[in-house]
Amino acid sequence: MSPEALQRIDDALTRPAAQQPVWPDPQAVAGVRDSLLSAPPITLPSEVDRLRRRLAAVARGRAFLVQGGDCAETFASNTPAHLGANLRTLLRMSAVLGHAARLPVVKVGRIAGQFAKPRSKATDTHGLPVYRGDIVNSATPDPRLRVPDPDRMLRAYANSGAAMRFIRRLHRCGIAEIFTSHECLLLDYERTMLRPAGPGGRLYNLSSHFLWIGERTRQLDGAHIAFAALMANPIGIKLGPTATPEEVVEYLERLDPDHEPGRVTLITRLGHDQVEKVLPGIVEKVEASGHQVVWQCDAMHGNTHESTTGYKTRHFDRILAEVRSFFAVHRELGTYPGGIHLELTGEPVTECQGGALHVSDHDLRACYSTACDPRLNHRQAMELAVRIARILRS
Ligand SMILES: O=C[C@H](O)[C@H](O)COP(=O)(O)O
Ligand SMILES: C=C(OP(=O)(O)O)C(=O)O
Ligand SMILES: [Mn+2]
Repeated sequence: MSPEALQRIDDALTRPAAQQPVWPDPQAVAGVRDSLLSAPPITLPSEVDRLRRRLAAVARGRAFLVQGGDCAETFASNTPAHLGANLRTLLRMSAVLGHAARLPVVKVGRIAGQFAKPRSKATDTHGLPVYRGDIVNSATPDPRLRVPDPDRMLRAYANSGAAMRFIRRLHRCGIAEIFTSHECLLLDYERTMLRPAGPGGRLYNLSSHFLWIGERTRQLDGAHIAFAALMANPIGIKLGPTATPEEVVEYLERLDPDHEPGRVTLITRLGHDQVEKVLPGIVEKVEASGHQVVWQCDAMHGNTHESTTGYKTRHFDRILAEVRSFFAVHRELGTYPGGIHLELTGEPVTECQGGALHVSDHDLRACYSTACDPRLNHRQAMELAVRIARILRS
């Protein structure tokens, strides 16, 4: 890598970075980073470029984006059965939605690298340091296993590569074109996957195809936004209800200086009762700025609550309500609602309430296995797809 590129990376990473673990042994982290810097990356620049073209089509209203998967992948669940089940659900939803929209569907999994989690609190209910994803520490409530362990970055890399090989096999069999994505959160890992490519030597983050900046790390002058600005990959930004139109346009000035259609996906996750209040102002200001973004609705993260039985959950009706309001606002303003972003699994979990099987507060305990946030199960995801298909047709 050129000295200029290294300097630009260092400049970005000297900014304040939220949600990073405090590693007990900085030298061990440096050792892991060196190993990863010389390792073959997970994805290829040509694949990232293909996704850039696909997302440009979404931004122009010529394709629809379906993104979904686990909230948090785990090493233990990185099995053909689990990966296959999640991909099957994603593909079936995409088939329903593509048919309804009469458009090609760009399919992106939260997969092959979704191992880092931002958290609301530093400690959990046992008073232990919180679980931050398998790439950092263990979900097991044992103080020793909650200490951030840099070797986990090597395991995350190996697991991502294995999942990527599994996905590529589907691609080679001609079953489907599926892209990967995860939150660009753990900077000690993400920085090691930057590789210069192409005539201009642009930096590709080859830990994945698509990366997004989360709600808790989107500080305008923070390290995550500056780091994302260096990457050639398409970038998502999660926008919660406190996002202001001015702030959003400032993200676009920094992340999309060349006005590349689809370079940025604005992933609104506002909460079912906030969309009509917050989204119109953002859409109007972004449209006036001339940046051609992908508008995507994350119908999960603004709709989380605790059940009377003590489980973190989301109700199907609120998830659907957020999607409905998202489509309604875009229709009203004449902009294109480009896609959806969901936490889901093909496994028969009971983590979200409602749906045709009426999962209740008391049903949640039957099969609640998520490592972080509640996911739609296969039936709930398909039911949601059918309901969204009706909106697309109307
Ligand atoms: O996936 C998103 C966040 O990591 C998650 O919602 C935070 O969860 P917490 O509020 O339980 O920390
Ligand atoms: C952390 C996540 O979401 P958000 O940043 O929108 O809260 C997520 O997508 O799992
Ligand atoms: Mn989540």
